Amino acid sequence: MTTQTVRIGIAGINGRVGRLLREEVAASGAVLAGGTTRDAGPAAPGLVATLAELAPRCDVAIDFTHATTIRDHAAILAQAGVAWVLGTTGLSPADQDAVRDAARRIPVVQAANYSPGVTLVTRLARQMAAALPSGSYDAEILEMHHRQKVDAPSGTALAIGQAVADGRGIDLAAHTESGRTGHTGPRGADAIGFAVLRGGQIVGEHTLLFTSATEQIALTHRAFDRRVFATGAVRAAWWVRDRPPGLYNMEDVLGLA
Ligand SMILES: NC(=O)C1=CN([C@@H]2O[C@H](COP(=O)(O)OP(=O)(O)OC[C@H]3O[C@@H](n4cnc5c(N)ncnc54)[C@H](OP(=O)(O)O)[C@@H]3O)[C@@H](O)[C@H]2O)C=CC1
Ligand SMILES: O=C(O)C1=N[C@H](C(=O)O)C[C@H](O)C1
Repeated sequence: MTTQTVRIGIAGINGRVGRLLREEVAASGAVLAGGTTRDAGPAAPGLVATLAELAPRCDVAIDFTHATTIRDHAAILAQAGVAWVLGTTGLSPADQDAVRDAARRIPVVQAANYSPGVTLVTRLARQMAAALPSGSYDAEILEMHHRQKVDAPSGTALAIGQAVADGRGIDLAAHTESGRTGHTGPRGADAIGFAVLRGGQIVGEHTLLFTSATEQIALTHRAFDRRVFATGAVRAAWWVRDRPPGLYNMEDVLGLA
């Protein structure tokens, strides 16, 4: 049965993305069920300290917090039967297992980047990698973000790297070259390289380069405004509210899968 509205809770409501989510949830016509902040006090109606307190009021929780919350949030939302739109990056393999476990019981949309542009770039990356053989074209990913970002490489850079690995039918972890310094030796023939820059208030920039001996192809995405992530996540929340349990991504939400 399709419901007419959706009650959305925001984990990390006072964060950089959380503050925009608050506006975008209201603008979408959804009910803002409240949000989590560790600073919640009596002067902040609707705000609570933990997702366990917020979940009973929600149909969907949008979560842009910190990787340390993942396993708790997975357990809480699976137990409460609340759908999860997960934007947090920097997950460990064990965190990712917890997300997969939760997705057996609730619908989960997980995307390292909720912008339509990056969703397309990631799709193109897979197709280009399949068409451009690694013996001839070296794949390297450059990402730039604001000085406050705590994880590296960005979730988006890793997702683009995964798409390149998928396109070439190789394992990403076994072919990653990241943080080169000193006497590195030559680049691995099938390597997927990552370079990371941090500074100022860069919202998020990603470039995938395929470089051969005779030419270079560059695929660049620049986010000018964080709101692009918030509108994408709210779109995902409306999309996921009546889905069966499963792990979905932004290609599913945009109908590209
Ligand atoms: N998928 C996507 O499209 C995007 C993903 N991101 C990712 O989203 C996450 C948040 O980014 P951003 O909004 O810039 O970060 P901020 O640091 O601005 O906000 C994160 C919020 O999460 C809360 N938080 C932090 N640590 C904890 C914790 N241990 N327990 C509970 N709450 C916590 C904080 O709330 P308080 O201090 O109020 O408790 C904080 O306000 C990052 O992982 C980032 O990489 C960012 C942009 C786009
Ligand atoms: O922390 C950020 O700001 C961003 N994080 C996401 C990531 O790690 O890819 C998405 C976006 O680039 C902004």
